[in-house]
Amino acid sequence: MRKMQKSFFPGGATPKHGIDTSGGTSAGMSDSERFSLVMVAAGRGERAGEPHNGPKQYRLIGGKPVITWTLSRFLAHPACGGIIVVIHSDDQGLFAKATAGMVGLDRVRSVIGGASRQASVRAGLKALAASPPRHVLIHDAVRPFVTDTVIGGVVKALGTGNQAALPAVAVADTLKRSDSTGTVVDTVSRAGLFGAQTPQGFDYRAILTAHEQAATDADTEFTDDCAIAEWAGIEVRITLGSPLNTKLTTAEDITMADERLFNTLPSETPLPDVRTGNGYDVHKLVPGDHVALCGIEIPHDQRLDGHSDADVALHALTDALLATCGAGDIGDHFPPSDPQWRGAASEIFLAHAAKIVREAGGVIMNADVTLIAEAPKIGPHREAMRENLARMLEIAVDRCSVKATTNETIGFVGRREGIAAIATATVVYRGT
Ligand SMILES: Nc1ccn([C@@H]2O[C@H](COP(=O)(O)OP(=O)(O)OP(=O)(O)O)[C@@H](O)[C@H]2O)c(=O)n1
Ligand SMILES: C[C@](O)(CO)[C@H](O)COP(=O)(O)O
Repeated sequence: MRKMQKSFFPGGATPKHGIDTSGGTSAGMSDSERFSLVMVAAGRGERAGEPHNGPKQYRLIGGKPVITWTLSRFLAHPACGGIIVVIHSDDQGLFAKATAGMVGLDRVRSVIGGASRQASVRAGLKALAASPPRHVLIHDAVRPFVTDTVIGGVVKALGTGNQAALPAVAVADTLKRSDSTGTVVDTVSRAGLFGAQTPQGFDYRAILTAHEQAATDADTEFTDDCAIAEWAGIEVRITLGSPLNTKLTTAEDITMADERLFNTLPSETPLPDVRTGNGYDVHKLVPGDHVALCGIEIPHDQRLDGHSDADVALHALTDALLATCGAGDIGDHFPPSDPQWRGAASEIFLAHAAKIVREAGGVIMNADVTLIAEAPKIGPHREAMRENLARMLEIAVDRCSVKATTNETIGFVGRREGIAAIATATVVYRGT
């Protein structure tokens, strides 16, 4: 069937200043601004190709089906009442999956569409007939980026007495006409030309009647509902469309939509589960002959006193790792009161924490330790310490960092009464 291509302004008469550019807001919305919605989602998406990927309205963008994004926009709109989603009879499972768990589903009903967009819209409009709304908006499920301002502009135009409202964007590109070989034959004036968007808004009874008449009397297939209103002699008011409100028509549109949503990271988008834990420990210095730090025994005239071998670095790092999966702290797993840990090598604790992390699905990305000590000097042992951490954690050395600082002779560390350590662990968790 021939598709009708009609200017929205016969005679090219409507100037730029004839558009209602005020948009709309939900504040102070009156009853006349409330609307029901018909969302058409029964197409097969032939121009998007790749049939094995399924209809485009169920393709994932930003981690969710296109239709889920679109529906959310209207469910969240304060003036939106009942919603009819027109779906294909083959897509009932896809629709149920795409909408599972959405808030406000009690306001949503699905009906089966037809072979053309026009037939699908008609099915949606008829589904509202038992309880007819005053105003209806008709929207493509494949326009997921519709904004509140665009919806508000349409709603406002209806609320101020217009029978039909069309969000549209003035054509910005120079327009060419070509012959069948792809050779340009003409440059077409773009004056008064607009790209039509959805949601298009109508007086419900007027558009239902127009659709029913068009189905029986018109010899054309209309590509949008305002064209049917024009055909029926209903005046259409242009409101402010948005370049953001794109229709996903081709495979490239879907790819670009996915990138757009990924960049904005909506709350529902699955994000890499990166977790950071920190740990702190301090032990007293008492007379002795060496200290154990990061598992390295450094000759010294003092030793660290306390739990196990009192390796503050490994204790702090053990706590940091446990923190990334909420697994408590070192004392929960190795109570200081338990005699079996007296004098134990702290490597046991770190290895145990790393095992807990891995069993929870974690991949250790980085371990960073800062030692705070006046003496002994850490610098000469730093590389050995890093290698020790890498071995214990079974990760690359460049993912292990050891730093040291003095406490500038102040406080208990400055008076050489103890050594402190702080540690940070970064872990990425899979499948959570
Ligand atoms: N028989 C149809 C055809 C289209 N639509 C819906 O109308 C909107 C706009 O149509 P379009 O982008 O043309 O979608 P498709 O018809 O799916 O695409 P194509 O023309 O490439 O097959 C889409 O939400 C689509 O699902 C519909 O409900 N029923
Ligand atoms: C209704 C519409 O989105 C307005 O731009 C569009 O006409 C429908 O899509 P189609 O690609 O023209 O079928």
